[in-house]
Amino acid sequence: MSDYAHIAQSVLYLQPNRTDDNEVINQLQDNWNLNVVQHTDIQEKSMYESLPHVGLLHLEKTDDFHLGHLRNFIDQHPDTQWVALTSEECINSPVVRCLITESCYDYFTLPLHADAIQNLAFTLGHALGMSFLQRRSREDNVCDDYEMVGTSHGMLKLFKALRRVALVDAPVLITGESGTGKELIARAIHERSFRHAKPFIAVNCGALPDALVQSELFGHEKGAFTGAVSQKIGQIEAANQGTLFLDEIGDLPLDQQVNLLRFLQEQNIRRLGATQDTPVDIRVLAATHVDLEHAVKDGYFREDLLYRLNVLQLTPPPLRERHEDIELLARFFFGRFQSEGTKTVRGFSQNALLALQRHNWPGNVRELINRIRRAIVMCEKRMISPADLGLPMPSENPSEYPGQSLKSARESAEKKAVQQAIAQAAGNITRAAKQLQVSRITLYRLLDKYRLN
Ligand SMILES: Nc1ncnc2c1ncn2[C@@H]1O[C@H](COP(=O)(O)OP(=O)(O)OP(=O)(O)O)[C@@H](O)[C@H]1O
Repeated sequence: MSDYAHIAQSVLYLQPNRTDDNEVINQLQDNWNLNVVQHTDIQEKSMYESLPHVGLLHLEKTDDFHLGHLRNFIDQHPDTQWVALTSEECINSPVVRCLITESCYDYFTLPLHADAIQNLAFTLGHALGMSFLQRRSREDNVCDDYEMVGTSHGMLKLFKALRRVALVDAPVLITGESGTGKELIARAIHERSFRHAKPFIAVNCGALPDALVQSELFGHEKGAFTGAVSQKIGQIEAANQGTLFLDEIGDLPLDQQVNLLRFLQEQNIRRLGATQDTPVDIRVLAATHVDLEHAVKDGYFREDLLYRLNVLQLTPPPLRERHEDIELLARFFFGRFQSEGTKTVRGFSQNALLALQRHNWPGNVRELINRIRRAIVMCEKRMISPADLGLPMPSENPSEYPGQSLKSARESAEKKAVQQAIAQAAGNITRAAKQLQVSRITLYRLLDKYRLN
């Protein structure tokens, strides 16, 4: 029996309002396990734990605010295939159209007659098959060496975009602060692309000695210059059929930017001293921590090269903007490096976890890794302390957020206030909103922003 046969034919049916006499429900119930819930029920935490392979999304009389919630919910469950039910009137809304075209497998226009419901049943079957294939291919593509950790909204968005850009062959510009994972992203794109069995060549443009940049990148023929005793293949040619990752692209000297542009336009290179071009077939990914548009304005970077490289863009957020990832990453790297310390080290003290949250992380994930490796070695007790991490003991006063930007400190305080109000109101949104003196809609937005729903 195939794996497919083991999958329960379950469908989550998301409706604006619960309707008992729904014709669709009656007819589908024979062959499908229907779990009917209201749009507002997606606020329930349990909804995020496991979802069936297929969802039916009823999009009538849904305002943009709830559509935004639905969109977030759907984006967070990329393995579920959705079929939308909508009306002629709703389809006039750009938000509905965007939700359907970007996040749904198919859609049906209401009202549905008996034949259409039959077609809907077939479509759900196809969506189930597609979801199954998608999960399988994701498992095939998982590569532990390039595992990226993160459950924050920013990282989930990034993972989704990464999966999309991996499937095409266009250049990607990865921008972001140092240590945020730009090279890891480039490797993950390559591993998930059709070029994954071919070379991945990473070149740090900032580390190439000026005099050798051209021969390093493009190679040279024997006798091309004094000391060129044999022919040498350059880094670009070495990436043929695979992926070339140009790290710190902003540091490439202007004269070499022209050569790079020519290679990008023509997919040809000419080794130093050669009389003929060599055709190559390479996907180019580039990364920078400097603002290239500024560099263009200041005359350090060619505008035409920027356009060539910046077809798709990915930007990993800095660690201080994704507090919920800090503990997750800390535990992940603790597991990875635990064997470097004594056997007695078991984990992090509460103060250490608090100190990790309070720190501003100018060096991002790289700094976190260094601090954890150091702590594992330095720790003399069972639990890692703030001092082992090289961080100050967190202050008793929760209103102090040393080292954080004002924006980040404000957000931490806002999140805490929302958490406290929700806890005091025992989850009652109306009461919590009243206590915070904001509208229910604002409170829903805050719950969404801090992923407290
Ligand atoms: N989300 C993540 N999950 C797991 N490891 C991560 C993550 N992000 C970064 N890392 C790790 O952090 C370290 C720094 O990442 P990386 O070298 O990719 O950053 P970078 O942005 O390219 O830095 P730089 O701009 O300084 O070159 C690497 O060891 C990488 O594996």
